[in-house]
Order: sequence, then structure tokens, then C-alpha cells
Amino acid sequence: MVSSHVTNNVFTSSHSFLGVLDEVINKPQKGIPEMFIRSDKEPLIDLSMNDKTNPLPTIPIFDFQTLLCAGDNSTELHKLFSACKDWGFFQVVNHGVSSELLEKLKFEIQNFFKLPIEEKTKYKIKPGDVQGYGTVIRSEGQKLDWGDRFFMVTNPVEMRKPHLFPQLPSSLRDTLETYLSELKKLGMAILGILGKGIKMNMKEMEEIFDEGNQSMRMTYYPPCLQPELVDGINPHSDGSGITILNQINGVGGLEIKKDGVWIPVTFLPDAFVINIGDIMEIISNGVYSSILHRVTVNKEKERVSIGMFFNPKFGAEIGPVKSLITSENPPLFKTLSMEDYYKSFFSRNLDGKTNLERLRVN
Ligand SMILES: O=C(O)CCC(=O)C(=O)O
Ligand SMILES: [Fe+2]
Repeated sequence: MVSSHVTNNVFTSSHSFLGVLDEVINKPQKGIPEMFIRSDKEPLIDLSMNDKTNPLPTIPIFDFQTLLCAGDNSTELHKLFSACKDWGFFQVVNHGVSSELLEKLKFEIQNFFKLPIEEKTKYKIKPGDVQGYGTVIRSEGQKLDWGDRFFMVTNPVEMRKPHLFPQLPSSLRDTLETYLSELKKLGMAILGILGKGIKMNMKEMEEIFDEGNQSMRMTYYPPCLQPELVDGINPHSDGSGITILNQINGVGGLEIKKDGVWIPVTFLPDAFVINIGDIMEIISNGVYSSILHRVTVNKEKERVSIGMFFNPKFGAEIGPVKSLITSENPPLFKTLSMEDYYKSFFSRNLDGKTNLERLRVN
């Protein structure tokens, strides 16, 4: 059994599947294999309903530079805090990450997924692990997503697995390294701002996330002849504090569940989609919402995305922040170590909000 070389078996699994592209599309077979067909899938959104007279709501958009300069009681910050409560998702523009870097990243990631199977197999998730190329299979009959993904921990640097990040093609590795450091700055700034909305001082939030654990998932969603049968990614909430998602090639498909309705996240060039994860819902004692989202796939076009997950450091305790707890406002979630949190999170597949529900105080 191979386990993370730093932590004791918190990132564990049984075995894995490489990907749709190499195991399905590039092999002769008829129709969509049973293991991808979701009989319980909620129908795709009928976009013809999204007309000018009756448009679907769209997730809020913020200018990052404006947020940075905004006073604690400004309308702009209040709008942001409301977005985190009501939507759990927002987009940021003017974030300072250069278009050149984003273009380079797009080029490198697209090329990576086009590598021959032998190259990608080098990164395949090993038994007992959850990091690497592919999808973890935990049970017989498990349904698989119509997406090829590569997940790994990138920070702290000593937690990188020697056969993953350090072995990536050097041009991808260098570009990712720059991207990760740019996103770390952005992520920490956003976390600090979000802290203000729950009456935390910036120090408190920084202490939780500073030198934290960051991971990333790159996903390639191949086109599918019967998109209504499959999920690009099953409805889930993220286990992170926050996630910064980059819709690399501009092809949509991300949808979030708001007030019982699936709403598409529109693509905005050079914008990042930011969402609240389960850990932030816990820390904020339910003030901020970690929202269900899914990816639907497309008949003609492939979708490529990269998400970066910002988590507290190992050794941190997570639980509702003390400044929010009063006798009228008791803790809604348990307090636990990050290690126990990861054990619980990585022992299951992404599926609804099941992990968060387990951490709720009865
Ligand atoms: O590809 C996307 O748009 C979303 C991916 C996602 O939700 C995830 O990786 O957690
Ligand atoms: Fe997600």
C-alpha cells in the first residue's frame, strides 16, 4: 500500500481508473459504457428558457482591485459577503494575474491531456493513494464521471509526491509553479477579506490558512455523444476553505444549485470563479455556504479547467470561529484536526455534501 510520504494515510483509496479519453474514446466500442450512465441524473438545464425577457440569474462579479481598497463597511464588501451567503460562488475580474500567464497555462494544460497514454500512465493514481491522474475506484459498480483529472497536493512543497509535480513536463511544471504562486497571493487576499465578513480579525484567518495546504485538480472533459446520460463531475461541494477555478478554454458546463435550481456559470474571459468550500462553511458557522455544483458535458466541445483548493495547514484545528459563537448562536459544526478532516474527506467520493453533514453537531 502506497501512502502519502508525509502524512499517515490520510490520502488513501483502493484502486483507480485512468480516464475517459484513453479507456473509452480511444478504444473501439459501442455507445456509452454502463459505468458512466447516471440513472438518477437531474435533467440538463433547458437553455432555451434563458431568454432575454426571463433570464436565469447569474453569479455575482467583483473587481478584485475594488475589493482590496474597499472599506470594512463599504457597499462593495457587503455585496461580497452577501454573495458568499446567498450564492457561495462569485467571479473576480481585474485580479492581477496576467493574460500572458493564463494563455501559457491554457496551452500547457491542453497539451498535457493530449500526451500519449504511456506518458499519462506514469502519473496514474497508485493503489492506496488519491493523488495523480485518474479517478479513484472504491466500490464495485461505482459510477464514473465523464472527465479525466489530475489531482495533487502542491503546497507545502515538501508534501509534493516525487513522481507527480516534479516529474511533469518542464514547461508545464514551470508555468504551474508561477501560476500557483500568483494564485496563492490572490487566495490569501480573498481569505483575509472573507474573514472581515464574519467578524474575524485578519490575523485569525491568516493563522488558519497561512502556510496552508494547497492542492489542484486539472480536468479535461471530452465531448460526449449523449451528454444527458453522464456527469462531467457529479454534484458535490468542495472540501476546501475556498476554491479558485479557471475555466481554461472558455467552454461552459459548470452549474451550481441555487434555491433548488441548476444555474449555469457563464464564462467571462480572464475571470476566476471563486467558491466557498465546506471548511469555510464550518469556520463561518454556516454563515457562508458551500454550494453544490456539477459539470455537464457537451456534444461537440471539450472543456478544460483547473481548480486550486486552499486549505488550512496540517496541525490546524478547524471549527466555528470563537468570535461568532454565543448562547443564541451555538456551534453548528464540530471542531476537529485537519488530519481527521482529511481522513473523513478522502475516504469517500465527491458526492453531495455528505462529508460536511457528518461534521454537523446533532
Ligand atoms: O471543472 C469544473 O468546472 C469544476 C470542477 C470541480 O468542481 C472540482 O474540481 O471540484
Ligand atoms: Fe468542485
